[in-house]
Amino acid sequence: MKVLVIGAGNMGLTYAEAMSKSKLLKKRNLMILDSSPEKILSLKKILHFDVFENLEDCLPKADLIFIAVKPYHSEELFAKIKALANPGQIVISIMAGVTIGTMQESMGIPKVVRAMPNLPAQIGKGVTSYTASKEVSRIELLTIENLLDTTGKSIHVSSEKFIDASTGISGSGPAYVFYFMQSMMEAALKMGFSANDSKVLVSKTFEGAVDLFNQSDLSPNSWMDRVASKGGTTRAALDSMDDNNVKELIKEAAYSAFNRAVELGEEK
Ligand SMILES: NC(=O)C1=CN([C@@H]2O[C@H](COP(=O)(O)OP(=O)(O)OC[C@H]3O[C@@H](n4cnc5c(N)ncnc54)[C@H](O)[C@@H]3O)[C@@H](O)[C@H]2O)C=CC1
Ligand SMILES: O=C(O)[C@@H]1CCC=N1
Repeated sequence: MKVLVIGAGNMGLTYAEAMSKSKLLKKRNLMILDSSPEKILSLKKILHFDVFENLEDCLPKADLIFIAVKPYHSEELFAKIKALANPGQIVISIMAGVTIGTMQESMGIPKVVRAMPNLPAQIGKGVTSYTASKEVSRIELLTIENLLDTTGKSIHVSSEKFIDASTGISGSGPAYVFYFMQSMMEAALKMGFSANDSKVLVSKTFEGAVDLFNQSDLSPNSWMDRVASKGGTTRAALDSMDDNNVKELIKEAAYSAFNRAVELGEEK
């Protein structure tokens, strides 16, 4: 099986690196294409990839076409792919919003998988939701799931609605966590800690809390109760967050990302 990754940015390069180590791909069966000359130059230094500058040199050879360009670059790319593609090829797209129907129509390829990964894929700790058009067989889907699993955990969802929804939760989610971290680091700095101490205090707090959560069946609410003593410091902080409606605002933010994903699909 030959895989072509189109777009060697944050996510495309992450997937290319991870998939190239999969047992499903024999040596030198990973092709990679980018439109940026600087990117091509740096890719050529990575010896285990076959790097391409032109679609016509690589697309016809691919069994699986992995698309990782920004949604606003997709339309132009699809038109070029359509001129070279054959209907037996399979497309996997990780682009936010861009729908399976749009991709089938714009590339003339019926077999399309839509996936939504997240940035921790870079360290093998990503979570990817995915769904496929009915033309993709169960065996093909199993192969694709294996490839997606090279960057962490994947979950199959029943419809594209859940791809847009997981964009609002897990796809964009790491940025919400970084937002929280940044806020706490700014508070620590304001309290007088050095930049390094602020970083250690905050990152260890996040790491420890997530590890605790993962090692039990307790809900976040139950864990909050274990930290907060009646009339104590944590309660003061949690009350302040409740008074300021922080929980509702976070939910609203997740919905904004979800709605934006839907909107991106409608813009096509
Ligand atoms: N960054 C993230 O955390 C996540 C991103 N995504 C999705 O992944 C996709 C890629 O995002 P990033 O990797 O962050 O973007 P990026 O900007 O880092 O990478 C995109 C790459 O595509 C290349 N490119 C643009 N047009 C091209 C074309 N016609 N042919 C070949 N290469 C082309 C660019 O030169 C660039 O290297 C987006 O559609 C985004 O919605 C999904 C989940 C998480
Ligand atoms: O912000 C974006 O549009 C992409 C999709 C999920 C994470 N980054």
